[in-house]
Amino acid sequence: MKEPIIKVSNLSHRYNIQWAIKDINFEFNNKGIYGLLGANGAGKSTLMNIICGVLNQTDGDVFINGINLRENPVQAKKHIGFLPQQPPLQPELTIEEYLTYCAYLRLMPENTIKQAVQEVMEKCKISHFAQRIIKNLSGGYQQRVGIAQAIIHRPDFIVLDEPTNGLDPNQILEVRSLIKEIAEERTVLLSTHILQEVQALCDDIWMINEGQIIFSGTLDEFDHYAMPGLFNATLLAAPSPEELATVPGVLGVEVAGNNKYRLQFDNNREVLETFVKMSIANDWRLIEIYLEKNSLNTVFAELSRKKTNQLN
Ligand SMILES: Nc1ncnc2c1ncn2[C@@H]1O[C@H](COP(=O)(O)OP(=O)(O)OP(=O)(O)O)[C@@H](O)[C@H]1O
Repeated sequence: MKEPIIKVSNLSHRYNIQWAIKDINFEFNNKGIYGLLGANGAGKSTLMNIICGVLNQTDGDVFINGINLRENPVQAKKHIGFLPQQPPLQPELTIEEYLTYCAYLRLMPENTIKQAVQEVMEKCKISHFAQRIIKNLSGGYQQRVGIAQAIIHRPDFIVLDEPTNGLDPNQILEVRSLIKEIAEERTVLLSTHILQEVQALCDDIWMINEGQIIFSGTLDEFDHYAMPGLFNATLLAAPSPEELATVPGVLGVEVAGNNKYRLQFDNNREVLETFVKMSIANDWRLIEIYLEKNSLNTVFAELSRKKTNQLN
């Protein structure tokens, strides 16, 4: 039977007396992007550092393609690429020099290095800057170099810790599209505290709060599990709120003033279509409708509450 690409079992870590993560279990078997979502201080970096063999856990095990990371770190690390929160760049080197240096650090056979460096620069679209000194690159390009060093040795599992942190909106879009490309052939674990980032990139989500996983599932399951959805509608000839509440799937109606209504629904987006059809049929004069995104803090509060209820 094929081993999972990564398996984490009963993983816990303590700094001094404080537990940063507690009894974490999961495994990934497929290619694609897995999102680890958590607020600042939730334990993401601790978990990622352990998974990549940068930090030794207090308890539990990490297996990469069936290899125990603690017992066999050199073998296991051949399968892992890591971009930490602070990319480990050498600012005085050119891109080509730096990636060559990384390939040596990764113990790649010498006769394969030149080609691997060229290939990874092409993949990350930095070949035209091969001779540029890294410190003179923009933040977005530096992050591409960070991703290039993570995949130079062709690992099948990549860990990216907050890869779009500190980038401007255009750079964020470019780096996200590069991450999507590299995940076509590999398994990527991406940590972020930005809900929209997992929504834009990830197929599956793990949410971590105070060192514990409080949700795991697909993006769709997350949308349904997290909490009721909200949408806003502006109706110039609205019926009574009681009548709006009878639209199938609508759970509650709040009158927001200025012909605006805030409606709670069961997270099935067909409600929006039904609502638009009914407003046309009944001439409610709908001029605006949009989904309201839950803030990460609201989602965390709700998920933590659900988790506590399950435990009690
Ligand atoms: N070296 C350390 N010594 C002591 N405590 C630490 C250390 N590193 C992290 N912590 C604590 O462990 C907890 C988890 O931190 P961690 O950095 O893993 O969270 P995070 O989710 O990555 O947050 P951020 O996004 O802010 O980096 C926090 O309470 C943090 O203060």
